[in-house]
Parts: sequence; C-alpha cells; structure tokens
Amino acid sequence: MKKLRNDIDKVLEKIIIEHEQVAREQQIHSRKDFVDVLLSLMNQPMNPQDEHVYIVGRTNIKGILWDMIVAASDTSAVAIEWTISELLRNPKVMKNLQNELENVVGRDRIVEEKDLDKLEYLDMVLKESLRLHPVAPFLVPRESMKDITIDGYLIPKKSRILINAWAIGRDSSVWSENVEEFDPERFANSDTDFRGHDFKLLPFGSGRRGCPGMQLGLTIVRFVVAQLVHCFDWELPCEMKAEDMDMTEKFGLSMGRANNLLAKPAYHLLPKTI
Ligand code: HEM
Repeated sequence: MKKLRNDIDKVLEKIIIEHEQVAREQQIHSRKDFVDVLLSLMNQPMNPQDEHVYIVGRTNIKGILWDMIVAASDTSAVAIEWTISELLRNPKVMKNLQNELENVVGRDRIVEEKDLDKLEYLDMVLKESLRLHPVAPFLVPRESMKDITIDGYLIPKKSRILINAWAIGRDSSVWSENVEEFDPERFANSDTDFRGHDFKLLPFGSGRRGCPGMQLGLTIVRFVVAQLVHCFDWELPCEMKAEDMDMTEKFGLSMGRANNLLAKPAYHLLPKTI
C-alpha cells in the first residue's frame, strides 16, 4: 500500500480537480455527487459547537474517498464470487434462479436495473449467500463507551468488541439443523431482513457504524449475479463434481475465497441479444 501511495494520491487529486473545475465553470450545480458534497464542506468546522473544532481538509477528503473506493470494490467482488460459487455447488438453485430470470426478463434482452426489484428468488439467494459468507466476518471492531452487562457478562468501558457475524450465520440454534446447507428457501415467506434490523443476519453490520454503502453494494451484487446467471450457463471445469469444489476461505477483514473460482460459461440468451 505504501508503494502505491503516490499513484493513489494522483488518482484522487484528479477526481478532486475535475470536480473543482466543474464547480467553477457552472455557478449553479445541476447535480451534486458525493465528491461535490465533500468539497462543499472543505475548510469548514464540522460542528462549531464541539469542544475540539474539527476542520475537513483536502487530505481528509482524499482519505474518505479512498475509504469508499476500498470498502466498495473488495466487498462487492467477494460477495459476487461467493454467490456464484454456491450457485455452482447447488445446480438446482442455479436453475431456479435462471428460471426466475427468464420469467421476469425473457431471453431476448439482458437484465436491467429496473428488473431487480421483481427478482424475489435472487433476493433469497443473496441473503443465503451472505448468511454463510458474510464478507466482513467480524464486522468492523467497536469500542464500548461505558461499562455494560449483557446476559450476565460485564463488558468494561473501552473494551474492543468483535461481532462474529460468521458464527451467528452458522448457529443451528438460531437457524435450523440444516444450517450448513445452501438453502435460499429458508427465506421464503419470511421477513428476515439483512439491513441491520435482524441481529441474526448482519452482513452489513448495524447501527450508526453500519455499512453506508449497503444500497449501492446490494445493487451491484444483485445486478452482476443476475447478469452472469441470465446470460450464461455455467459449468465446472475438467468434469469437476459440485461436491468437490474448493470452498476454503481466506481469513481477513474481508473474507474471500482462498483460491480462485474457475468456471466455464456458455452463452444462454437468444442469438444476437448482446
Ligand atoms: C456487498 C457489498 C458490501 C458489504 C457486504 C459491506 C459490508 C460492510 C460491513 C459489514 C461493514 C461494517 C459495519 C459494522 O461494523 O456495523 C461495512 C462498513 C463500511 N462500508 Fe460496506 N459493504 C458493502 C459495500 C459497500 C459499498 C458499495 C460502500 C461504499 C460506496 C461501502 C462503504 C463502507 C464504509 C465507508 C464502511 C465503514 C463505515 C463506518 O466505519 O462508519 N460498503 N461494510
């Protein structure tokens, strides 16, 4: 990361300079994006009433932008890779999803963003994938602000807290005996939500420090998985059996596959659709 520092700085500077230029040229800004909003806060105290007045500078803005880019790219890619892995390991689920896509979209055009809300089975598949493979298995570490007792355990002020979302997702007392199985049907007719309200499914965390990019992340993952499954039939290479697939995880702040996923696509839509 240290080696890349200068290159990253150049990219972020370019983004900022482009936005500053547009802001200078257009007195009334028709559409403000995230960078415009950050720039409008530059060199101003965040909250003048605060004891320590905190001013947002150019370096802070670059830090926030880089945070966003890193938090957005790896997480979405990891979620897509696990979802496709589980679909390859569970051909029946893959077929159900492909059927839903054919019913809703047809085979004469590709999936568009407007279709996503109609894809209920895709939603169940995604919930199931994030239950078994939460991208950030321990979420992001927290610190307790005061002494608190939970379930008879005293957690002293300033303790480092890790929430093991991975273990919660695989706890049979919370889910069911088939907890290790990839079974999207468990979410049929259920209002279990993954946006931070149900503590048994927390792929985006919860509360004030929950993922601010959840909506974008969900849209990206839904969109990419839908297009991959809709446009192609997928097979494992070298006549590998689904049950022999390597599903080893690589532990880290985000937990992706230890080894690359290999799969063979075959075009599935009507000729000349793409
Ligand atoms: C499928 C995609 C994604 C998943 C699974 C995911 C998951 C998470 C999780 C679990 C956290 C920690 C929440 C907590 O501890 O309560 C988090 C934090 C964060 N996410 Fe995401 N995320 C995704 C996409 C994105 C995207 C697209 C962005 C930006 C556009 C983003 C930006 C962030 C940021 C900035 C934080 C830190 C928030 C803070 O510390 O206050 N994430 N994400």
